[in-house]
Amino acid sequence: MKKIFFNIYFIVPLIFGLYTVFSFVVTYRITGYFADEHGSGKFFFAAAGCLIFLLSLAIGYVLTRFILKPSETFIEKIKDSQAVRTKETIMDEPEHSPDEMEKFTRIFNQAAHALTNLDNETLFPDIVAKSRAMHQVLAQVAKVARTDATVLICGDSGTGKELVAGSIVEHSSRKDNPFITINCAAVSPNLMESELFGHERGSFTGAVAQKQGCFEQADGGTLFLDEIGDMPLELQVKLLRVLQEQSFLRVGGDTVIKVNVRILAATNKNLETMIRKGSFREELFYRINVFPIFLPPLRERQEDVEVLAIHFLSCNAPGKKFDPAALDLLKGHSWPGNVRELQNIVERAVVLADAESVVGCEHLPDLLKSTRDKVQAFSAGTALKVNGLSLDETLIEFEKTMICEALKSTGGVQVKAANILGIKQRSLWNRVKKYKIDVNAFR
Ligand SMILES: Nc1ncnc2c1ncn2[C@@H]1O[C@H](COP(=O)(O)OP(=O)(O)OP(=O)(O)O)[C@@H](O)[C@H]1O
Repeated sequence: MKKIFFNIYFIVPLIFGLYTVFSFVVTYRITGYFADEHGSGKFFFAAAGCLIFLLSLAIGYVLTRFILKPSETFIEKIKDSQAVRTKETIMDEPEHSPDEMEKFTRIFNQAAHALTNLDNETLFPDIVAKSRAMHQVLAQVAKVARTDATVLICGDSGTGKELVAGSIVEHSSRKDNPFITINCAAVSPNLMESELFGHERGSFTGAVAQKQGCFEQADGGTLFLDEIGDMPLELQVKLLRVLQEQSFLRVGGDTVIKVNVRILAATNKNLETMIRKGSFREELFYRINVFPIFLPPLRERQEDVEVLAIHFLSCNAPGKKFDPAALDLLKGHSWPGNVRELQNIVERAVVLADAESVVGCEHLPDLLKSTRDKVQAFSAGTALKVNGLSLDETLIEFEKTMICEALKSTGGVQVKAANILGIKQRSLWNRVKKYKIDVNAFR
């Protein structure tokens, strides 16, 4: 930058001077006609010209400095404050090694991450999260909550879909209006239509009085269609029409009812696969998939395990602590039942720890320990030799242990055990039968 100014200070007076010389020569030629024959007049003009030339250089320099100095000072100041980094200043600076740059980027990212975490903790006090993946989810939640957009929340069972739906409502303009939830998997298909749209008295056997459906109850507020993947096909068509028109008829009714309802939906199914198989309507999918949010399974966000475990422990038994070894055990598990499984295990541990102030490994299910032992055995390269079993036999043993532990932790309740294991109830039932596991033994 200094070089640029130096050049200007030099060039401008020079041009100024040359211009004066040029004027002098012209004047000399003109005035030459008036000089006497000895040329004394010429000499006088030449001497005056040199003087004028020197004077012009000086004046040019002073004027240029006078005009440009404030700009130079201003630019120098900015340069010093590092607010502007010109190409030249970058080159003047000592070069940063790639290590330093990497360190700087890492610290900057960590600071940004910490600030986002703080924001999210304030905005979503009920949602415990440390992983980047979950904080990205929360950023999406914060954005979409303020709108009236339809949201489709996808993720495995127990990942927190219902919790997220509640948070969306909490941060929406409809938070003081009704928030109605219907679990499409829990309502029998023949009752589903009446549950959603209501019915008139006498419209079917058992309809002893007129009844409002979820849509009417949620008018002005939000309707959460949980497990939408379990909605019967014929109702999907009706639902699509209602979502498009925001109006419907009660079962057995002939009056069109208009409502203003925001829709949130959730599923643990892959709706795109269901569309391909013909069990989910493509048009309905596009109608509800306006703003999709995907909740990653807990095994893909292991950083969350510890904070969640501590959170559930402090909710259930304030003042109790985890033994570090117990926390390690929790962190080493793959959590097929996601956050719900972790919550159940911590609740169970609290009961077992009773009056003890520390929750230790002995209060955690054997399932976690066997997972750890198996993983250790595998990493030591000894798994295939364990008890002389082959890989297939080891996997079967492992599967049996997991099922038994899940049944043990749920007191033999298969629906809950299937949830913990992250498999369908029917699938658990088939495996229980295949391995001849006595479910009653866990009751
Ligand atoms: N990030 C979290 N912080 C605190 N609690 C959580 C979190 N995620 C899930 N939970 C808790 O885990 C349990 C299961 O969550 P939720 O019911 O929202 O899961 P889901 O995905 O809707 O499950 P499903 O598909 O089986 O209905 C709830 O008790 C919920 O409060």
